[in-house]
Amino acid sequence: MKVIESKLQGAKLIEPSLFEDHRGFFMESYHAEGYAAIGLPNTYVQDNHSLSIQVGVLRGLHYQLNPKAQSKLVRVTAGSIFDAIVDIRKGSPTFGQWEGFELSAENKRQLFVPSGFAHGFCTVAPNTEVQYKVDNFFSPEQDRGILWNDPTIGIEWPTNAPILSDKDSRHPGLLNAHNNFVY
Ligand SMILES: Cc1cn([C@H]2C[C@H](O)[C@@H](COP(=O)(O)OP(=O)(O)O[C@H]3O[C@H](C)C(=O)[C@H](O)[C@H]3O)O2)c(=O)[nH]c1=O
Repeated sequence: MKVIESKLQGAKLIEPSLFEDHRGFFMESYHAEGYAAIGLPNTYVQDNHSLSIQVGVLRGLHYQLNPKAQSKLVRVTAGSIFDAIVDIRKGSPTFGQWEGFELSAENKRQLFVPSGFAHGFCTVAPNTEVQYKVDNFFSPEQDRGILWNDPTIGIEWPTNAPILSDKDSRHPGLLNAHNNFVY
């Protein structure tokens, strides 16, 4: 397993060990002890799985407020995404900064998103399936969002005209949501 640190403290990109042979491949997509050894939590309580049929589907930017803030371990099992995280930890030296990652069924890369980050992705292939573990249950009461194209963040998404849920088209900008953040 290879670990690549993000410029945003705490976020990590993981490349699991891949065992290929004439039949195909095998990999351990999660290992509680191995992931804990690189500083990732191993107290996940929920697995999520989404399918996005078209290219340009953008889900995000989402986060949950404390006490239901979620860390996420994200991977793609079909297709490909541009995944973006935004540091929204109050007082963080990189508050409001973002980083993007290509996660795909092909590269098998996994992204660890600590709590205190807003998270979203945009599909760059049709029929993309994203599967991710979270270490806190879904809580509609604490579910929040930041507008995907907030100019104060300036994420360089692969499209300027994404396919959004109604909810994702109406989130506030970072600075309007800012007083929510207590991580
Ligand atoms: C997140 C979630 C949603 N739901 C229900 C609520 C809605 O009726 C339906 C669709 O939810 P939503 O439109 O929020 O799904 P996404 O837009 O894929 O949301 C996710 O998108 C970005 C990428 C994230 O990082 C979050 O994990 C998550 O917010 O599933 C549940 O029942 N449990 C859940 O954990």
